[in-house]
Amino acid sequence: MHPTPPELVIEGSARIGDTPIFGPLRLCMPAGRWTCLLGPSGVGKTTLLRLLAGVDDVTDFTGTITASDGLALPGRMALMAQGDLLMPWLDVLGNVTLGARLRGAPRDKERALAMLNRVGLGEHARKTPEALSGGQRQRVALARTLMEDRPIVLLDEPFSALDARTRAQMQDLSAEHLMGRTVLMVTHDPAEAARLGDAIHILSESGLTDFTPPQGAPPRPVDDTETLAAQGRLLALLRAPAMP
Ligand SMILES: Nc1ncnc2c1ncn2[C@@H]1O[C@H](COP(=O)(O)OP(=O)(O)OP(=O)(O)O)[C@@H](O)[C@H]1O
Repeated sequence: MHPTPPELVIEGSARIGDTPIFGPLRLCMPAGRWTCLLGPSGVGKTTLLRLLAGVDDVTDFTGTITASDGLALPGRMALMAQGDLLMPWLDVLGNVTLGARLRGAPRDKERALAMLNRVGLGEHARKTPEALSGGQRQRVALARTLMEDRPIVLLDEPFSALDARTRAQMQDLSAEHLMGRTVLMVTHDPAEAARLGDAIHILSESGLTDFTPPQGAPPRPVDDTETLAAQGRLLALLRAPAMP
């Protein structure tokens, strides 16, 4: 039984040296829900994700990151970074079980192989990452993240390298596996946000804008009328000129 995932709130501003990156802002990620963050390139989405994950040692962050249960965050999060960060000397199976290996825990080979089958890479378990395509590598990274089985999951453009069909399949798989977890996903794809978001926000130079997601539980059907309309409205917002 998993402990109930907490609500997460990040509140504050970030700069690198003299350059402001984002904020002041307040982003709330509801407990057990999927939050999507969109916005133009370079606006600070990855920085925000990395700050939450506690892996950013470049950015000066002034503010607070809090979990509603008051417990510390380290050890409760999985981060799928923008690059796949696969270890070139490990095979696919070794990469998917890397978390267990780093923790000195026994690796669950059977579960890892089942996960690889779910991401369509069962045949590739013994290959090294260099023998895979970009989309296959991204699915290995996804499998590794899902294997971690954490209550809080941070995803940075997790499906960006996938073809449309595989992307929809991996969205469905991730929604199934991460149901009830507190998820923050950075994406450039309005369709993806409209399908998966319980909450949707746009980060721009002028701050955070909330966007009302379509009704219905994610993952919403790709051809759902309301979801398609939300996708269109999101794209229009993303194309609007930045506020001065
Ligand atoms: N190590 C670094 N040193 C200096 N500046 C950095 C560093 N990493 C990121 N930046 C700057 O911080 C800003 C925010 O970067 P970040 O990667 O968070 O943007 P993003 O919104 O995720 O962009 P994208 O959508 O292109 O991934 C950018 O202007 C970037 O140039």
